[in-house]
Amino acid sequence: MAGTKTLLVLENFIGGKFLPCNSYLDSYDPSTGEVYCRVPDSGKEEVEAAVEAARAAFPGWSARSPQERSQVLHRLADLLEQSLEELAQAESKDQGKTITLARTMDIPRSVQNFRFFASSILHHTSECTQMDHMGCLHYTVRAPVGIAGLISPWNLPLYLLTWKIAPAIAAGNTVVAKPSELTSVTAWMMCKLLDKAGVPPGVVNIVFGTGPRVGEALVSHPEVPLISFTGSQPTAERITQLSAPHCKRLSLELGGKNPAIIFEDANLEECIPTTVRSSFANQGEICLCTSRIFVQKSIYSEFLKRFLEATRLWKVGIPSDPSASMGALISKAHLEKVRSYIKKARAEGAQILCGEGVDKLSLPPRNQGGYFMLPTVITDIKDESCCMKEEIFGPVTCVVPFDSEEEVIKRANSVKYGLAATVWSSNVGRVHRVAKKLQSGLVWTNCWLIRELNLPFGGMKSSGVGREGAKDSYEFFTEVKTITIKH
Ligand SMILES: NC(=O)C1=CN([C@@H]2O[C@H](COP(=O)(O)OP(=O)(O)OC[C@H]3O[C@@H](n4cnc5c(N)ncnc54)[C@H](O)[C@@H]3O)[C@@H](O)[C@H]2O)C=CC1
Ligand SMILES: N/C(=C\C=C\C(=O)O)C(=O)O
Repeated sequence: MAGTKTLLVLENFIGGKFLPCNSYLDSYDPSTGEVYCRVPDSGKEEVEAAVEAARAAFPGWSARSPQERSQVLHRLADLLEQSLEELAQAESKDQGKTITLARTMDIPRSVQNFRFFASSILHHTSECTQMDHMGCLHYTVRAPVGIAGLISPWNLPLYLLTWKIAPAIAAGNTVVAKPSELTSVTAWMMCKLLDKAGVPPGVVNIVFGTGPRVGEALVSHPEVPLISFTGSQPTAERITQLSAPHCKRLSLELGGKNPAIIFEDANLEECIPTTVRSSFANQGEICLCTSRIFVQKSIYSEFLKRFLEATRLWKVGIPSDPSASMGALISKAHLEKVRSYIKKARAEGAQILCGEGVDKLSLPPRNQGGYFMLPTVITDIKDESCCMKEEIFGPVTCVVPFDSEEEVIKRANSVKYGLAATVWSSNVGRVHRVAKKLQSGLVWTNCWLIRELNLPFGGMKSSGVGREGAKDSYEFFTEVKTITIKH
């Protein structure tokens, strides 16, 4: 193949060693559409080797004290931080996101994930109850479960992978992880730091490849008792089916169709820029992004005018452009899928007010084959439209009016997802009332994506099963036992 020699070639990381694979997949630079990297196309054999390495490492790692494991995680965080710029460049090239976002969000949060769990693992306590009339004392102990299977998506590659690896190993498990085949580079770069951080061989194993080959081999492996997955709902269904015969423990963090509810007393100075960001950050490729904006009728026209003005300033550019707000979408197939929703909306009679098919995107010649599109705003669309029901996972948002609080709650809840809502109002009573009634695992009021890693993160309904966070991840990655002492 032309140019093969210059391509970056990744290797699996198993038992503390980089190992080549028999076959490879092409990986594309989303900003040019060119192949720039080759990713191992691993299968059952590689998963078997990784599970074996994880099994061998488990007794030693799980026997270490939380303090010892915490120190290792802190060292890894420091090493990642020292490589921040290099990792940010790599994440941006591999995923298509802007270098600015990778530098200010993805890699700092990956560092924080290790620091956070290095600290939180030191602070868990167990439960104890007295039953004096029976002369009994009951208490719980927790132990790591064993080998954790971790499967992560392409939108926030290192950010979401480390959000799983950190709590799993902090609790004393060993892991076999499978990042998305579309964005494997930063996971591979992190493997180069593990030994220096003091992570023993076999504690973290990374097997690269596709979902149907590596993912399914991992999910079906009888020695992997728990799977933590972030990705799409259809894949979660498949994982649930495959793991059912083994009664595996599952954490499933899935998609959203997130509403923003904007009342007439909202502070539009803050609401508009935040809602542009919540709709289009990371090209709209975050499960928490807003894609249905409900605006109270009395301010609908004013909101729409100002929201459009602000959206037009959300610059699409090549990922290395520091002035760009948005880069390229992940793949050609994904770009086509996102565009197909806009076509459907148009065919249904909705209005496309800006973006795809309305405005012109200007790109340098080298990037003409990249997967770029403009942030797109749709109005005059029915709640029953697929654009208002399905996760598009791109820079597309719908704006619709509403009359009353009761009506908007019903409409916001009328989708199968329940992940993240935002509510904008200066009436404190109203924000509490509405937040409580929304079917949503997360509700941000007068803000978006302010994360408190201690508290439960995850969705209701088809947005997932389980929660992640300090206590939730600890409980997921440990097995609890109740002991009764008769005295
Ligand atoms: N967190 C989220 O909410 C995310 C949602 N999505 C949604 O999913 C759509 C499709 O994106 P995909 O990359 O195809 O998501 P996906 O769910 O297929 O991929 C996520 C991860 O699961 C793996 N995977 C795929 N099939 C698998 C299988 N049968 N068994 C085990 N692992 C498997 C993938 O290789 C990847 O590592 C997006 O358009 C978006 O709507 C995608 C990424 C993240
Ligand atoms: N799971 C996703 C985002 C999580 C963000 C966070 O933990 O802060 C996603 O986009 O898939």
